[in-house]
Amino acid sequence: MTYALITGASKGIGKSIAEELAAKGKNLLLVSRSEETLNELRLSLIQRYNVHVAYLAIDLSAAEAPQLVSNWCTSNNYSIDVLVNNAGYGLWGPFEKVSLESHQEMLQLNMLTVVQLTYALLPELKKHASSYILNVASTAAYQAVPTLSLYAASKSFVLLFTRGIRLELEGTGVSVSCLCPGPTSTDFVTRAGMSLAIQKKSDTFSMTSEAVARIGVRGMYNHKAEIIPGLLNKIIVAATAWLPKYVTEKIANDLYKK
Ligand SMILES: NC(=O)C1=CN([C@@H]2O[C@H](COP(=O)(O)OP(=O)(O)OC[C@H]3O[C@@H](n4cnc5c(N)ncnc54)[C@H](OP(=O)(O)O)[C@@H]3O)[C@@H](O)[C@H]2O)C=CC1
Ligand SMILES: CC(=O)[C@H](N)C(=O)O
Repeated sequence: MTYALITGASKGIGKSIAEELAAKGKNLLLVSRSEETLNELRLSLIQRYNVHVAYLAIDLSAAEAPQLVSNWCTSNNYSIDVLVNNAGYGLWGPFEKVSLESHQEMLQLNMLTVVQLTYALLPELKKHASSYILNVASTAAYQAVPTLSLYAASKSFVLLFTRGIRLELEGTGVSVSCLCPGPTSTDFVTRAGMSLAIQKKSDTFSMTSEAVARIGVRGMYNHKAEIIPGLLNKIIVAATAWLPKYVTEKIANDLYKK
């Protein structure tokens, strides 16, 4: 019996990925902070899809958390052939107006937890003929986003890290993909502290988390390097490749400024 481990599985894109995989008969290991929400989701998934589901409630922004997750998997003999590094968030506002401690906590989750969990679970993933890593970045990975400067930088890190280990792991049976959603209707904007005006703007272009998850899971199993859900998001990412950086950054600045 093999499992997919999903971080940030209690809501949003991670929950939708859990639903998508459970619907395909995949057993799941759900990881996030909210124990009650995770247990409710566990019971619902078992009842609806007749899959095995376990959860671990843990704050993944703690430096020791990835190793604790790995220890949990080992002590329960969970055989893992899918790892979804999804948990993450943004902090909206001018760089200097957010505390350094808050910046560092976000960077831990968005970047270091992805690295540490991947490092800890890679030996397990390599035991299987076919296994998958799906790292969740963002369309923000492709350009600077003023007022989300560190968030966008953290997602660029995830994108390049993912593409790098994808090539390193060629031929090992471990397929590595990067999911880069654009605006998606989740708690992201609330957690980021975005103004209502920006939330309204973001909603205009938002996709549902279900659609993002469906496209993301399909791309993962199709061994895609980068998965950009939605035609508009694909066009925006393509534009960042040929428009001058100052143009796309100005657009992003106007979109996200207070
Ligand atoms: N929504 C969007 O517009 C976009 C989102 N993304 C990315 O998608 C990913 C998922 O975000 P999204 O679903 O939108 O956001 P949500 O805020 O809706 O969900 C975030 C998930 O991560 C979990 N989480 C947050 N902090 C921690 C923590 N410290 N430890 C463990 N789990 C944590 C939350 O669970 P809990 O609170 O229970 O801990 C929740 O399950 C993120 O990496 C985000 O950057 C990328 C592009 C666009
Ligand atoms: C900048 C972001 O990642 C944001 N979540 C979005 O894409 O709307």
